Amino acid sequence: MTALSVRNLRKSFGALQVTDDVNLDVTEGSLHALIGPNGAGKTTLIHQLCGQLGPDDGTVSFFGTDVTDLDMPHRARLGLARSFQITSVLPRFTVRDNVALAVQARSGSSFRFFRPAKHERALNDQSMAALTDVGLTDRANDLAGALSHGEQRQLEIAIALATRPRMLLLDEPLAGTGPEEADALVDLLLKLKGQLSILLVEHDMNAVFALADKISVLVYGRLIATGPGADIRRNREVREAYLGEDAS
Ligand SMILES: Nc1ncnc2c1ncn2[C@@H]1O[C@H](COP(=O)(O)OP(=O)(O)OP(=O)(O)O)[C@@H](O)[C@H]1O
Repeated sequence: MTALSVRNLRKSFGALQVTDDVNLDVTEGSLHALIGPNGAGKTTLIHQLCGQLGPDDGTVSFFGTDVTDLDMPHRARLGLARSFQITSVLPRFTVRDNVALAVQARSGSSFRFFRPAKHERALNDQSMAALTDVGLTDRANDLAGALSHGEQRQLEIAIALATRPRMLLLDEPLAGTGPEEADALVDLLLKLKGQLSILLVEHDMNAVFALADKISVLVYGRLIATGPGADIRRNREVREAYLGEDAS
């Protein structure tokens, strides 16, 4: 089944066509990478997929439901979760409470009723399950602000997982991480792969080619190729526009 289906999507900022007739299908359970040069429009496309930004034209369907006119909270409730390019954790909250807030948001309770997560067994169990998924259980009681950059990216993924999504939209999860942190995040994504559908925007080509079932290449808002990694490496237009002739 197709998890996410994008048809003839268009978006302009003034005279700049940032999304130019994009068609994209992400197969359920696959990890689909979206790559392209800086300013190609990858983040703008993610914003339109998660509902943060409306397209000028075209449609977005999620597991067969047309979600084009739904806002971000509504899409999140359907199971479409995103993590952010810029770190979005609350540094003065514990790691566990950062996840607990996401669990509470999903269950519909408000901040007014928020109490420390350790007092809420169900909340605690769900939060710890998400932290176990990303390998952060031993940091649960630490302040999120005390985590390394890579651990904060893991926490962001835990926050997204806590909403029990059917699909994750990940915008540059490896940005700013060191080699060991990047390896840990790649291992995490390998573990998640197959459990849910993932659309990954990433500049780290080693990670992209190691992880992706399919890769789509966006250049000046236009998708110039979609296919398995081996096909993308061989694609002449992709090599000229992005990967460079020395890609091997
Ligand atoms: N709100 C906005 N108003 C005007 N122009 C914008 C807006 N958001 C993005 N842009 C422009 O749209 C283009 C695409 O930006 P976008 O951030 O989507 O690219 P990207 O492929 O994600 O880049 P990067 O890889 O550097 O993160 C850029 O030229 C950017 O300056």
